[in-house]
Parts: sequence; structure tokens; C-alpha cells
Amino acid sequence: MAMKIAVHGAAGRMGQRVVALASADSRYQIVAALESATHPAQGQDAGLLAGVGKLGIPLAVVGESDADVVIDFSVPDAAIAVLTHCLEFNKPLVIATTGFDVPQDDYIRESARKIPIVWAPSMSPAVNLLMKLTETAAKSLRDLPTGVDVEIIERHHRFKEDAPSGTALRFGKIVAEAMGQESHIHGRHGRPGERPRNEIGYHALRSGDNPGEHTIIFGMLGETIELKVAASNRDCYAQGALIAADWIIDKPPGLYSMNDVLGL
Ligand SMILES: NC(=O)C1=CN([C@@H]2O[C@H](COP(=O)(O)OP(=O)(O)OC[C@H]3O[C@@H](n4cnc5c(N)ncnc54)[C@H](O)[C@@H]3O)[C@@H](O)[C@H]2O)C=CC1
Ligand SMILES: O=C(O)C1=N[C@H](C(=O)O)C[C@H](O)C1
Repeated sequence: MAMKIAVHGAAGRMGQRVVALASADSRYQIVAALESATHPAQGQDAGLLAGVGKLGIPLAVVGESDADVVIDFSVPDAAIAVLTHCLEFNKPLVIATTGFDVPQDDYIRESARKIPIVWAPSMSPAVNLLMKLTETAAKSLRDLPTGVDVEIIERHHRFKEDAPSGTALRFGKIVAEAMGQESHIHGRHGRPGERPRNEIGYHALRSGDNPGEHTIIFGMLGETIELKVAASNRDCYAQGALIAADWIIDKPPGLYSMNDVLGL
């Protein structure tokens, strides 16, 4: 029987791709397409909006449904609201939204004691694999006598609201845990002087319709390593979220990552 999915943020760039991919796959059935009460497309068919033909599922506000699992690509406050709904109705949740503040992070962790949650800044299998490779590189280079300068560059479309990306921050956390950098700076200007060794620099570019690109630079004296992953469209994230939904459905309460989902 097909897994029943509710998509939260269904009219957004990502929500539409989740609706489109799920509707083309017999393992999934979209049963709810949830959107902000003020969205101009409220009431319109989610399939028509996503360009895949009528599904008979109108955009609606969060409410009771027979969904087996909820996939969230929205904005932080709305993601927290749908999480509260999932707690009330005991539904597994895949959280893909980024840009939470610290109390919201804590609320997600606390909620995962009661329901299963997959939470990842990137649902892309390639990005999550690159995180593993980055960890390996960082651990291998940690004690290099000449020192290693780590810089993280991310590029995204002009519409993105948070910066740096959740994924860039996660790459930085992975590197810092392996190498011990304590200073995290965002861009440089003026006369910052010689680069300190214990620093990670983040650089967030916003340009055109770029669906997401991350480069981790390990700069040494005499050579450089660059680890790079780039999306050519949004389906890597949407497909990853559907894989996560499939995986989480029979799991006990807990906070899970894409490493758990993908067995990395
Ligand atoms: N983890 C991952 O793999 C990925 C995460 N993201 C993140 O997902 C989020 C959404 O990204 P996009 O789809 O590009 O943004 P978007 O702005 O196109 O879509 C967000 C949608 O959420 C809706 N929304 C706002 N308030 C709502 C509410 N109260 N209830 C229900 N829906 C509400 C908006 O109306 C909008 O349609 C961002 O935080 C982004 O960083 C994006 C791509 C991949
Ligand atoms: O907003 C986006 O588009 C993306 N956001 C995520 C992030 O902030 O890391 C993931 C992906 O890079 C696309």
C-alpha cells in the first residue's frame, strides 16, 4: 500500500518538487498539501500548482489528516508549528527547513523524545556523502605542521532567506569537531590582518537561480584541496526527503539524520 504523505510548504519551490516526484511514484500518495493561510494559492490543486496535473488535493492549512508522515520544507516558525501538530497527532516528521534559532533547535531535539524526526539541512545523498568525506579530510589534515586554512563557500539562488546555508554551517561544525577551530567568521573586509589558524571562514553567495552549491577548501602551504558538491536542480533534495519519509515510518521516537537514513 502506498505511503500517505502530507507536504508542508507545498506551494514553495521545494514543496512543489516533493508533490511532483511523489505523485509520479506509486510508493507514495499525497494526502495533504499544507500551506500558509495567507498564501494566494490556498484552495488550488497541489498537482496543478506543481505542474503534474490534477491530484484532487487542494492546498489547505495544517489540520487533521490520515497522513503516515509529514515532510516539511517551509520557514522556521511554520516548521515549529507543524512539529507541534505532529506531536499532538503522533506523526513522524521529516524536517528539511533551515534557519532555526537556538530555542527552536532545542524544541526539535526535545520533541524527538516523543516522535520520530529526521532533521537534516540537506536531504541530498551527495551532500551527505561529501560531509563524510569532509570529516575524513579534516581528521587527516588536523595535525599538519604547516597548518590548514578551511574556508566554506556556498552559492544559492537570490530568493534564499537564510545565510549562510544550513548545510554550510553543518560542514563547518563537522570540520571544527575534527580540527578544533574555535572562531567562525562570515566574510572579510577592511584590514583583518594575517589569517589566524583557528578560524573557519564562511562565504554566502546569492546569485540567480542556483539550486545549491557547497565548496570546502582546505588551504595548505604549497597545495590545496577543494571538496565540492553542486545540485543541478532541486530533485536531489526532494528525492532525499521521500527516502527519509520511507525510512522513518516504522522507527521509534528519536532524532535521526540523513546518515541514519542513508546508512553512511
Ligand atoms: N534540507 C534540504 O535538503 C533543503 C532545505 N531547504 C530549506 O527548505 C526551506 C524552504 O525552501 P524553499 O522551498 O526554497 O522556500 P519557499 O519560500 O519556496 O517555500 C516555503 C513555503 O513555505 C510556506 N509557508 C510559509 N509559512 C507557512 C505556514 N505557516 N504554513 C505552511 N506553509 C508555510 C510558504 O508560503 C512557501 O510556499 C528553506 O528553509 C530552505 O533552506 C531547501 C532545499 C533543500
Ligand atoms: O534554500 C535552499 O535552496 C537550500 N537550502 C538548504 C540549506 O540551507 O542548506 C539546502 C540546499 O543547499 C538548498
